[in-house]
Amino acid sequence: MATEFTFAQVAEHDTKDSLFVVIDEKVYDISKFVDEHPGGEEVLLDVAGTDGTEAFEDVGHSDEAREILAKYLVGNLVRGPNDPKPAAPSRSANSSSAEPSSGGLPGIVYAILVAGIAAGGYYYLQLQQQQGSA
Ligand code: HEM
Repeated sequence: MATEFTFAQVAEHDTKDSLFVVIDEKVYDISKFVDEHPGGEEVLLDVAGTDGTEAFEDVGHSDEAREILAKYLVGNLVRGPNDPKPAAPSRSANSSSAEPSSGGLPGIVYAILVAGIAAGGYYYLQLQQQQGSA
């Protein structure tokens, strides 16, 4: 079984000597990579012990960068109820996630809306008829 880390555990590794970062819900120990990073050590220290998904994706890292990253995988992140929400899924993660078909609304909300509009329309017609016959 893969090792699991909580955010609190990841946050303990926020120094150059022990530098963990979360990317796409996975935990990486990039301590040995800090000095080699073409983008410099400063940006890595900025995200040390935190979720660096957005920072990593914003740069548009190459596939090679992702391969390097894979070498430093140490486990999966487990989020507690009080932990921050995951960052927006990266392009590597969202390729298979289907959008809901009803324009972003969950099906049940959509169904209730449609039923409500239909009932309202029906009620309105009844009212018109009553007024017409009075
Ligand atoms: C966490 C693991 C990371 C790995 C393994 C990694 C790896 C790499 C690699 C291999 C490059 C060379 C260009 C490329 O192949 O895309 C690169 C460039 C760069 N990285 Fe990262 N990176 C990481 C995190 C970050 C983070 C969190 C930032 C934050 C902003 C960042 C900022 C940059 C920048 C600005 C460059 C461009 C440097 C230049 O071309 O002058 N990197 N990175």
